[in-house]
Amino acid sequence: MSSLQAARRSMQCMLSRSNVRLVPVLGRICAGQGRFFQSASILRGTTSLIWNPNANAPIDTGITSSHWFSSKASAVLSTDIDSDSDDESRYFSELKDLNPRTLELLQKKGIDCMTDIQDKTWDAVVSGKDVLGKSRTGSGKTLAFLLPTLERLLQESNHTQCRMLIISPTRELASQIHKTVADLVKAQDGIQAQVLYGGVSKGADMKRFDRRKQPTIVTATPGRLLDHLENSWLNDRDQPFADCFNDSVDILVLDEMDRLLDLGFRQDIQRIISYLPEQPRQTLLFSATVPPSVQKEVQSYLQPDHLTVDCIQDEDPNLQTVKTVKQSHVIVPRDQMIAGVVQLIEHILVSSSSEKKNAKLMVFCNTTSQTTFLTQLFQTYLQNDPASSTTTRQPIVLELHSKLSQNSRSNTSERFRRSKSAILFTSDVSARGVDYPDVSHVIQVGCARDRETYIHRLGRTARAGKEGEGLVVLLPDELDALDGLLSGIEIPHNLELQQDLESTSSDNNSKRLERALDDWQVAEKGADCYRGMFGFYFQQFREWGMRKPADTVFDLINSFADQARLQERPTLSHKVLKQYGVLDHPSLSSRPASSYQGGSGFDQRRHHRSDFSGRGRGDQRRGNNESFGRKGGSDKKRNGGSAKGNRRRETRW
Ligand SMILES: Nc1ncnc2c1ncn2[C@@H]1O[C@H](COP(=O)(O)OP(=O)(O)OP(=O)(O)O)[C@@H](O)[C@H]1O
Repeated sequence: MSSLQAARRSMQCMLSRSNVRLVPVLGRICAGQGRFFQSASILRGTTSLIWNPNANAPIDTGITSSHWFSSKASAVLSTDIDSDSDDESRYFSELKDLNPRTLELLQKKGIDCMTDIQDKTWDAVVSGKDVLGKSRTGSGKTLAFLLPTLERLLQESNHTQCRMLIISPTRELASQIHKTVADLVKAQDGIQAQVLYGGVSKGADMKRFDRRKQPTIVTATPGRLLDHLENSWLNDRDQPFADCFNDSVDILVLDEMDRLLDLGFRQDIQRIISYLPEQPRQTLLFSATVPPSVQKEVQSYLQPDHLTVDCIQDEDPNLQTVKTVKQSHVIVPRDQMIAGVVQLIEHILVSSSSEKKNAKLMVFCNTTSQTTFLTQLFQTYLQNDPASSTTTRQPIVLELHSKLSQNSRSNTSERFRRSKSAILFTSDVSARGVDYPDVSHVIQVGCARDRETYIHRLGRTARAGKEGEGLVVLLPDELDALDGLLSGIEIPHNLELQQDLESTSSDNNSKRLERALDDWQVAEKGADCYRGMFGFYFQQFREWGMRKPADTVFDLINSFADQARLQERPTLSHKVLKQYGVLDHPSLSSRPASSYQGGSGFDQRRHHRSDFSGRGRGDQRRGNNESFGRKGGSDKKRNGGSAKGNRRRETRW
């Protein structure tokens, strides 16, 4: 297809959308420039289906050596490409290696033009080279590694053995990648795909593996795959499962590679690789973030002549996040931490409704118990809404974290995907990779545990060129962490919103909230949340360098207990108290939970900052949040003493 035809087709696509400003675009086409999708500034900020490849690319251009690798070998042998906003991304129809069936499928989905990362990695991947690809969240990395590898597989005839292994850190992401693979291979004869992740029957996994015929492409989470590699046998039980992999896999993809190569998963990945054939094997590593803690590690997985494609160029930290997302933070005083979150969510629902927009919210929490508590609370709060039975249509409220059954996780994920208007309270199982359409807001309750987590959570909105909003709700105690961990990323204080919230708090809402908090189920979850907060904040404050975290942590959780209207302060286990060296802390003897004094809303007069001795120590942070608080573990373990102690498996989130 000529580029003129392609331009015409894309123009038809654009014409069908009313919010695209057409005149300058048509001007460029008429002026003979063909690829009008280059008009980044014209499309930016619209919700066009047409991909705008350079929406976030910096103005300066050119091929420079990658700044995130310093190894001499890589400087000499590997090729580094930084994003070049003056280059024009190709249309898929221009690729001579792309088979017509795949092209047709892409066109049916309205995917015509390659994104920057897809274009820059295509030639290398299709020719079998190792690639390290870095591009912003929502910029199409999945197709960047799937489409060219599928072409490689199609060019060869061996499809009855496992040839390609894709590893993802979470079940939701593995399932999503698998669905895309399944969609792509449906149009091809002979290629089969299978997904392996925990929480489902291992026997069912095995049904698709047979000595004579195995799936060509397997997507898996590390835990379940390793379990099978080490323990499972093929159905006739005369051959270990590992045999399906150890002489046939010649393409390995690590999606969200920085997560897979950090201390939590690294050993599992190394063990999985020990079951794969010796090189030559093509290795593809993709992510939106590559923190310094894994930069060195990354090199050891790649051939010396690998290609590095960096579409972010993040010397400027502000360029790490997507431009079409509006980021800001609000501050809730300690004694308003519950009311503040509820009020913020309600405010978004009301404003979206008055603007006749759908509100599809993802609310990230730092512990699973906080996720459950807020879900239960918000559901009960909405039920108490006098308007709910009459006029307003309430959004569905959903909960997603690792302590739910797999069935429930999958159903929730699917319901949220399909909903136009919904609130998903979630832990970091949803932080990476998942591609829910049209998420309007990402709310982060508390400071994310590290910079990467912040970026990936935020990346659940404003995907594929769309717009979105990211809000961080912070306690005054967390403000220093914002300055340190997230330094350089512009997350301004949203004064307008803060004032709106303060002015709209009402007695009516306070009463409603009190009634919701008095519900016994909410109270039960509140007690769990109290315990979870203890471990989480203790660990976080220590890692952020707070000098005496105990007093602050007790003040915080006791204030939470009061606000949650808990009859008694929940007991904390002797073991946990001992672990943090606070068995004799005076707060433990002054027990009674004072009754909640009411109040809904924000009051900035009560803000105060805590005493931190250091900042921005995110790179040193290891270990888990709530599970650490509950199960114990030493600093030594968290900081690299024991691989077992360091393991932050997907199932712990
Ligand atoms: N060339 C394209 N044109 C239009 N849409 C595309 C294109 N490539 C991918 N998409 C769509 O963009 C969305 C985001 O893609 P994808 O999930 O692969 O992003 P990602 O870069 O992996 O994000 P993350 O870093 O969050 O994992 C998906 O809905 C996908 O279908």
